[in-house]
Amino acid sequence: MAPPTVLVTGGAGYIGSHTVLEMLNAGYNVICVDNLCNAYSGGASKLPEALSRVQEITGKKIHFYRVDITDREQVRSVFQEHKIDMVAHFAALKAVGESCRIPLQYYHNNMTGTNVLLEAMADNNVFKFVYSSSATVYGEPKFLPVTEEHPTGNCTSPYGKTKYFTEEILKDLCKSDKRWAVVSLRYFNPVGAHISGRIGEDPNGEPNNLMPYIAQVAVGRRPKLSVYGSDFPTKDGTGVRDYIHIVDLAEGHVKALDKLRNIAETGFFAYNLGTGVGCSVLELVHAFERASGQKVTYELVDRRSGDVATCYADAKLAEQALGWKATRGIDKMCEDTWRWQSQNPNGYAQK
Ligand SMILES: NC(=O)c1ccc[n+]([C@@H]2O[C@H](COP(=O)([O-])OP(=O)(O)OC[C@H]3O[C@@H](n4cnc5c(N)ncnc54)[C@H](O)[C@@H]3O)[C@@H](O)[C@H]2O)c1
Ligand SMILES: CC(=O)N[C@H]1[C@@H](OP(=O)(O)OP(=O)(O)OC[C@H]2O[C@@H](n3ccc(=O)[nH]c3=O)[C@H](O)[C@@H]2O)O[C@H](CO)[C@H](O)[C@@H]1O
Repeated sequence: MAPPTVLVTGGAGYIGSHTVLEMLNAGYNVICVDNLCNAYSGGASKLPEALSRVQEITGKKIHFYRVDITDREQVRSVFQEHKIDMVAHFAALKAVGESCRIPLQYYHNNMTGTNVLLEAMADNNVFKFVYSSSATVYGEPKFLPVTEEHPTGNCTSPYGKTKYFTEEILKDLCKSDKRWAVVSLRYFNPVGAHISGRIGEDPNGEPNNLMPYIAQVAVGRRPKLSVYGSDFPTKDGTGVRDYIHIVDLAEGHVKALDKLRNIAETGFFAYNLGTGVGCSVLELVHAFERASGQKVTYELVDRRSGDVATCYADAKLAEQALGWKATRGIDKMCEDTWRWQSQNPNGYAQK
């Protein structure tokens, strides 16, 4: 039987590129679309730089189209060109602070983009869908660890709401038509890089998230890290999160695709992708110093608005239903981030 073909949206991004690599290694054919609004184009090569490196690592071919998923005609033309079996949907705008400043762009890109994609799927009889959701759908945790039964929807930012609203749309869609099989993966805090050091996280401008900030301080691109809050009710007063290695996360997607491919069951399924282990900001800083041999200068400052003290996953359901479990710990996350950051101090742009 021919291997299934998966359309990957946002495949040139951080999580998309790592997942494409694992999908190729698992034998899937991959068609990527991305509008490159948050990915490095790679100049002369027709492929975005991250995907060109994925091809180099795997020795396998990726079909790439520069497509904006809000553009109905562009999306339809990809379905006309290829016989698609499943879709993994990563494309989204994802900066929490920016989404509060330009909410309409976030709603258009993330919600309209998803609707256009789902309509094109239905028109082409494709009903298997893996969605990039987030722990942000849970809002402030009412209990820990956070299970999939935790209420969703109490999101504080337009970005978070696009993830929650999209899950609601997907649930309605599955109720309306029993052919749909949807897996929504709720990521906790993805960090790290592929072991090759060739692909990794390359944020535009000043990083919003902790791990890329630490890495840029360690490599000398930024003078110091601001630690947001040291008076939380946690082990050392700093925020506690569930960091998950990007390759574990990518493997979780392959397991989700395997499930959709092999099981006739349809409907909406949500799974947490996390480790179940909470790590504080200062623990991560010290682990990074050990892994890199570099000093990470930091300053304790006020809390960042909207931040919760502690959030970590109960990831048992993904283990039971998908046969997936995160295996890489904090030291490995730091070691792999450092290899990527030190070998590519300016990310994909070789300045
Ligand atoms: N990184 C995280 O910490 C995190 C956590 C939870 C959920 N997520 C979700 O995972 C997904 C991937 O995140 P990421 O960290 O890889 O982000 P990313 O920005 O690196 O990747 C997203 C990709 O989508 C592309 N894109 C955006 N809008 C598009 C559009 N309209 N048409 C085509 N391409 C478009 C961007 O150019 C980019 O390459 C997103 O849906 C994000 O919301 C990320
Ligand atoms: C409110 C918010 O933005 N939430 C997003 C952020 O979650 P998080 O806020 O969980 O991730 P993060 O990496 O921005 O922060 C992790 C921890 O580090 C702390 N910290 C972060 C940066 C920094 O420069 N200094 C510092 O101390 C922060 O207070 C928190 O305790 O990222 C996630 C992806 O990984 C999701 O996209 C969340 O929606």
